[in-house]
Amino acid sequence: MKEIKVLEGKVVAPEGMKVGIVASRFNEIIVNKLLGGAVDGLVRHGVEEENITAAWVPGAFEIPVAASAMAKSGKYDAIICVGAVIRGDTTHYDYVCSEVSKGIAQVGLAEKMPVLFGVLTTENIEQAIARAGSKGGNKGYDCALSAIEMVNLMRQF
Ligand SMILES: Nc1c(NC[C@H](O)[C@H](O)[C@H](O)CO)[nH]c(=O)[nH]c1=O
Ligand SMILES: CC(=O)[C@@H](O)COP(=O)(O)O
Repeated sequence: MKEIKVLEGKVVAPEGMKVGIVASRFNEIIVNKLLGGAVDGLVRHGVEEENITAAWVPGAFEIPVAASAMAKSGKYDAIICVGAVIRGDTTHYDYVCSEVSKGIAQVGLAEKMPVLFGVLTTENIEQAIARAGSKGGNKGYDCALSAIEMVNLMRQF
């Protein structure tokens, strides 16, 4: 059988890789852990600390507009979005989650660059804690590695 060409991105940051992070302040105790995980993942895999810029927004609903502005600036190779949306007593959760996920995806498509979805959408605080640096891992760290992989992959197209 003929050998096919396979493209994939290595999880080693290219020289000078610049990353923007948008973090939402709602549930800050959780999001701080996600932000720390993202920075840790980036630095451990070769991104220089001076090449990482974080921006805080009030809540997850504001992430897409900030991610869009960061992406349009042309200053970054990838954008990582971190937040924590935890269900309350009303349907507000559903609307926030829906618009945040769609909004973040649209930024990546519009700007043709990696925009990572690191927003926790959980039923309760326990689920969020588990995914912000305890038994469920750290979604911010995971997004950091995916950002590096995607930057390397997209440079091959
Ligand atoms: N309930 C949560 C929110 N709600 C706030 C919205 O994200 C937004 O800031 C507000 O509606 C004003 O536009 N945000 C979170 O990040 N997490 C939540 O659990
Ligand atoms: C995700 C939310 O917006 C939610 O935490 C708001 O809480 P509630 O639905 O009780 O107003």
